[in-house]
Amino acid sequence: MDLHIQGIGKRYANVAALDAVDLDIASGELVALLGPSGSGKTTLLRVIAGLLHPDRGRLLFGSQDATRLSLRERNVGFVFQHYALFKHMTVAENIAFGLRSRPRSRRPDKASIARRVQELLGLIQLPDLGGRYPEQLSGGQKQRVALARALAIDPTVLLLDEPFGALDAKVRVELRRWLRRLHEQTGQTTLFVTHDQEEALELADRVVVLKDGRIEQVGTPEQIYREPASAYVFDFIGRANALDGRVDAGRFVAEGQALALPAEGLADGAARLYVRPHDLTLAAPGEGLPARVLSAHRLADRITVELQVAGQAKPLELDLVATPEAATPEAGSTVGLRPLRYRVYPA
Ligand SMILES: Nc1ncnc2c1ncn2[C@@H]1O[C@H](COP(=O)(O)OP(=O)(O)OP(=O)(O)O)[C@@H](O)[C@H]1O
Repeated sequence: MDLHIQGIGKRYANVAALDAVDLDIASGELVALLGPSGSGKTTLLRVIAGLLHPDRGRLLFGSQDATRLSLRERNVGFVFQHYALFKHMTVAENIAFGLRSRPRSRRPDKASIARRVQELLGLIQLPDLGGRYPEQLSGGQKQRVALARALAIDPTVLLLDEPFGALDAKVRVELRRWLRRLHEQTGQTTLFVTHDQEEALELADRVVVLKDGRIEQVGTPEQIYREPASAYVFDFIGRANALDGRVDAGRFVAEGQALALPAEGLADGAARLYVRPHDLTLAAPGEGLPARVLSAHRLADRITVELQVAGQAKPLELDLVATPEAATPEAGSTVGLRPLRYRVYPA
């Protein structure tokens, strides 16, 4: 089912947790809501779930105005970071809960519920664990059961609030790949909250970047990573170097430096160039932007070089692939820098 979020606003005292948010989600999409703490991700998810009423705007599920519908009427599936499964119920009973607690007129018969539970246990790859209790499961297994439980009711939309946030890094990576495959199988419209950019970029069809209750950018992971719409998005999405300078007649120049790069479409004035450490390369001696090597560290398969450019407030980082023959630049030496891929934003 399509979801349309139109002009949604929610204030707490003097904080705009959401400020006129517009977003259309197509049926079957897996969308990540990405942003730092306090950017409004959870508030937006709770508004969609019906756990929280917005001050302004409306919400459409397909063509139906859902703004005033209750949680139950919306038929959404919800999984939280710390989703408490019912401890006194088995896995199978937990999964069946949403169907069993329906009013008699809409409740499937016992055999149908049992079939659905078995089908979901298969889907979450725990076909034999229906008889276990939650305390007999690992953290990752519990979250999979929570997901099956949310899916049991055939929700209009599945809402996941940092579902893997409490798990350790390795399990997290496994589970998000698993969730991606599961989504490909079910085609379930899904909204996923995370503050982890890697998780968002790896998992989602589209990523929504939030800042202070507003949408900063919506795009495919590729667009968000390659064409961040603002310095904020660039910075949030990965490691970033910033270089102060100015735009002059369609070129970015670092003041008083040997750097002049195309920056089309930008008005003249103070600007900042952003470049990722692996997109910064060493130029031939005497070429590029001169920088002094502060330090160099080998870490697994890369060498990270810390560099100071004269007149810049902050040092830059450059990543080299640590092949056996790669020379580590010496601290104190001067090198030339050349950004390969970069973005320029008004300062
Ligand atoms: N019940 C509340 N009362 C007052 N302020 C609130 C309440 N809930 C949220 N806020 C504020 O609204 C803003 C958005 O909060 P929200 O929880 O949506 O952010 P978030 O992006 O989900 O953050 P996190 O990643 O930390 O969960 C924050 O400034 C927060 O302090």
